[in-house]
Amino acid sequence: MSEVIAKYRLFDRNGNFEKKAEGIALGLTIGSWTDLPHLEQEQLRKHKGRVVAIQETGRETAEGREADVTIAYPSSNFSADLPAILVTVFGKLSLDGVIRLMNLDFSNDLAKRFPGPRFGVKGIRELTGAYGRPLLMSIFKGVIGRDLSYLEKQLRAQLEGGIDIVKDDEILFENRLTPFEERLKLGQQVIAESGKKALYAVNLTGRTSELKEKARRGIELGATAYLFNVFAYGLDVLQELTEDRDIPVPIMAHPAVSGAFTSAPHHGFSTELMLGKLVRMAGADFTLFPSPYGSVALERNAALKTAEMALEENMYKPTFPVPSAGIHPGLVPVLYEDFGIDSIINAGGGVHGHPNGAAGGGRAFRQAIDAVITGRTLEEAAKQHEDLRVALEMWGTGK
Ligand SMILES: CSCCC(=O)C(=O)COP(=O)(O)O
Ligand SMILES: [Mg+2]
Repeated sequence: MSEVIAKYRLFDRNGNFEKKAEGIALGLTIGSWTDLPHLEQEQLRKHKGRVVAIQETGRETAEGREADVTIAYPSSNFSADLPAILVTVFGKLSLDGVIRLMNLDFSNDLAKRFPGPRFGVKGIRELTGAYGRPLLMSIFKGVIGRDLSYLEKQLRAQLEGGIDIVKDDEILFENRLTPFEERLKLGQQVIAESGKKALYAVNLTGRTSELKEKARRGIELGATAYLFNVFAYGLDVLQELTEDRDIPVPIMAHPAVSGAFTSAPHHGFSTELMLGKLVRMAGADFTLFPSPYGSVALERNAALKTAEMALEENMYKPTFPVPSAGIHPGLVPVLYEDFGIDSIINAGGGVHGHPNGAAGGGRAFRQAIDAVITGRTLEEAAKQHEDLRVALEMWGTGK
C-alpha cells in the first residue's frame, strides 16, 4: 500500500494516547465521519489515517508521560511533493499541543518521486579528487563590507592550505562590493590559477522566483557548487533547484533558520528528519549541521542520527554530512571518530584565526586529518608539523 508513515513523540499528563492517536489519524485525514451515511463512510475509509503503533517510552517529563505514536497516511490523500506531505502529516497538528514529528517513512513508489543527491559522496570525491579521508571545507569569513580583492586574498590562502571546498558564509547576500557574478568569476579564476581541483560553493540568494535563472547564469559563468539556505526558502525550493538539468552542480544545504523548527525538545521536527532525511530526498549533496562539540552544539545523538540518515543505504545517493560550527584542528580526532571517513570537516574561524593565516589553518587541518587516518595522535603529528602544533597550542585538543 502506498503511504507515508509518520512517527510522532507525544506527551500527555493522563497517558491517554489511544484517543489522541485516533484523533490525529482522523483529524488530519477525513475528519468527523460517523454521522455520514454508510456508503459515504465506506468511500472515506480508504483515506483515513491508520494508527500503526503506540509505545509509551516510560519517561515522565514536565509535559507528562511520553509515547511514540506511529500513524500511516494513504498516498491518495496528497500529491507527491514535500509541501503536501508535510501539511498532511504535521500541518495544523504542529500548532496543536505538545507533539514532535520524529521521522517519516515513505513507501517505495512515493520515495522514487524524489531525486536524492545528484552526485553523492562518490561524485563529490570525483569532483574534488579527495579520496581515503574526510574532506576539508572552509568558509570565507569577515567579508561583509569588503571588496573582491579581500575575497581573492582569502581564497588564495585557503587553497594554499589544501582546502577541498570553499564556501561563502550563509550571510553573504547580493551586494555591491562582491556581487554574485563577480565573486563567482573571480573564484573560478583563482581556483584555475591554483591548479587545484577545489570547489567553490557560492551562496545562491535572492527572491525565490529569480533563483533558477540566477543559478543557470552562474553555471554559464563556471559555477561548480552552490550553497543554499534551504530552511529560509523551503525544501521544495531546494528540490526545484536540484532537479533542474540546467543546474548540474552539487548543492549544499545550510541549516540556518532550521533551529526554529527543530530545537524545541517537545515541538517541531526532529533534527535528523529535517537535516538528514528530507534534505537528502530533496537532493542536497551536502548537509551542514551543528556538530556536538563546537560553538553551536547540537545534542550528540541528534547529530549522529542526522549523519546516519544522510548516509544510510537506500535508493538515493548519500549526502555528505558536514558537522560544523566552532571547529578547529584539535577536534579532528573526535569528528573522525563520530562521523567517519565520509564526512566533511568544515571551519571558518578555525582556518582564518590560525596565527599563520588561513593557509596555516588549512595546513593544520590537513595535518590533523592525515594524523587520524594513519592512526597517529595529534600530539605526535604536531612534533613534525609546525602549523598543527600552533593550532593545538591555540585551541587545544579534544571536546
Ligand atoms: C551551524 S552549522 C553552519 C556553520 C557555519 O555556517 C559557519 O559559518 C561556521 O563558522 P565557524 O567559524 O564557527 O567555523
Ligand atoms: Mg556561517
